[in-house]
Amino acid sequence: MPTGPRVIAAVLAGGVGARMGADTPKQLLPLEGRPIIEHSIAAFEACPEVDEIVVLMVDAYLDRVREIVAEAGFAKVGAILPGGATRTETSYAALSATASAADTDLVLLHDAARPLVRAETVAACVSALDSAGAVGVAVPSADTVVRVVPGRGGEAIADVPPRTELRRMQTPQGFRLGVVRRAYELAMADPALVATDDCGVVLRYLPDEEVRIVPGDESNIKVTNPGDVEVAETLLRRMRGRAGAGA
Ligand SMILES: Nc1ccn([C@@H]2O[C@H](COP(=O)(O)OP(=O)(O)OP(=O)(O)O)[C@@H](O)[C@H]2O)c(=O)n1
Ligand SMILES: C[C@](O)(CO)[C@H](O)COP(=O)(O)O
Repeated sequence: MPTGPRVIAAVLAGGVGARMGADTPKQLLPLEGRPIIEHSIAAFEACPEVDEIVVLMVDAYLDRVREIVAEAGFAKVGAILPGGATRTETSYAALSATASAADTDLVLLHDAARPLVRAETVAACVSALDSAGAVGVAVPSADTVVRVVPGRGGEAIADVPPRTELRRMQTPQGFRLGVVRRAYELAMADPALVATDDCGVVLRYLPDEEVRIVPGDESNIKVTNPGDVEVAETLLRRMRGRAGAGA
């Protein structure tokens, strides 16, 4: 029987959460009684499109993640590995962990700090990878976004890009493995590498590769600053309320 490509989700949790300023990395903070990272892993565990999950965690907390995975009974988690010093290095470590997969298989790179990702969004990413080598989840910007430069008395506006052309990137960001492997090979050899997301790495190092946008949703927030856990709890309750009303 013909089978499709294998889909591997990588949950990136190698960050220390400096902006959150908590005693532990923010992905271990409780969100309605369960660690944020548990929600993020659970989202992929529940997706029928996903075959396997790899978790990349801050070295000192690997045992804590092993406990979380064992207690939750996540059957798809195949590896729990140390992250890197930057998000980009953690993404690269995730790709190294998929070495036995084929170039035609798919990888979804997801921030552990986005615990509210919906199953529909994951499914849309996987589906877009039927006809694209790289896809990123994004939402329109409600605000006008400007580019700034140093001015005489502080920052000054250099440019106001048309808002209709702007999107705010979220995760997951999904790739055919052959595409993202090639991009990262070039990126990691570049001493001037600066990246804030994985689609940006593909766009920069493989400029001929179209990076497709998949519509995300506003509730897929990245827990980043103090107060964001409370916002995520409110959104989670609202999402559950909607799901309950639709049931
Ligand atoms: N070295 C790193 C840095 C970040 N991340 C992950 O990338 C996601 C988005 O990064 P961010 O929100 O910046 O997390 P932190 O780096 O932990 O936050 P901060 O910048 O405030 O320290 C998070 O799930 C984070 O754990 C990672 O896997 N490895
Ligand atoms: C990948 C990302 O979540 C897309 O918005 C974001 O760029 C991560 O940035 P961070 O500085 O690591 O939070």
